[in-house]
Amino acid sequence: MPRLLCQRLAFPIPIATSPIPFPYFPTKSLNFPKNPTPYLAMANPSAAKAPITHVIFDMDGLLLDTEKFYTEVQEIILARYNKTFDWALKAKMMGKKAIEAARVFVEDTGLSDSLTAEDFLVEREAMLQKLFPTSELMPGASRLIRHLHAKAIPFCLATGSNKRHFELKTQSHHELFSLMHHVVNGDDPEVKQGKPSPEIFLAASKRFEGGPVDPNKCLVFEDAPSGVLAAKNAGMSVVMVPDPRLDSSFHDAADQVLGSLLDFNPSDWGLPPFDNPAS
Ligand SMILES: O=P(O)(O)OC[C@H](O)CO
Ligand SMILES: [Mg+2]
Repeated sequence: MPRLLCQRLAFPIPIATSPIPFPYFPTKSLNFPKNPTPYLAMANPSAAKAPITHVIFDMDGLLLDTEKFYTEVQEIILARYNKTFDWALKAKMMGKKAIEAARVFVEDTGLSDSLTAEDFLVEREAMLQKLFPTSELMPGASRLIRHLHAKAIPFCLATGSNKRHFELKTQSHHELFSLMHHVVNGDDPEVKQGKPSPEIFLAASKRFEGGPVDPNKCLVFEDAPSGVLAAKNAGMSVVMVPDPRLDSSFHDAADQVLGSLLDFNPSDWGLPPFDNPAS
């Protein structure tokens, strides 16, 4: 398996050459449904990787530095119950639709007798609404989006965030996010189940011009384990840009792992190179 030396992480990162066996179930419990519906990949897993023609971006933690807001608010709520928040719980919640993440939160913290998932969402909402408008871009996000736009590579957004939260988080970045061909939110009617279900990425692939796009030709960018699994379950390739505090065992399912979008080399995926790679 070729190994890409990744500058920032300063250790070799394998690029998966052989497809992950499908249906793919995580090696670690990611709070998968009790009797998981096998998410059979839509693409033939043995097919040679087609060149990438379309890109699908995740948003929270990948394009916007917003996961820290969820952590901050959840720590405040847990402190009321003399409990602490940790990255094992964070790994299970991130990327999910709000109500699905809330269920994980109250169950895993043992609070379900004193706090319902719905009440948890109400409690955190006011605090999040103050924080979301201050959302900043992750390093490399603007450069990559503008590069793909300049080279006429179709790209879109598929985020677990609902439409209201999306608007709050992007209100200072309208011009950049307006470059997206389309946006699929976590509360989209076509998205019945959140990541790691492939639904949101399959819905996103359908809404491109001439869609649905062959999943083999789609490259997903994600930060969360659930998002990486969702991309693989959709039969797509996925570049993971994880928070350094996330346990590295959650990197296994990704086709490539980077320390930052600044480390992404479009040529690795047959996409047009940056005009000025050092920028
Ligand atoms: O943009 P996503 O899919 O990472 O959504 C994030 C969730 O709403 C919070 O983890
Ligand atoms: Mg994310």
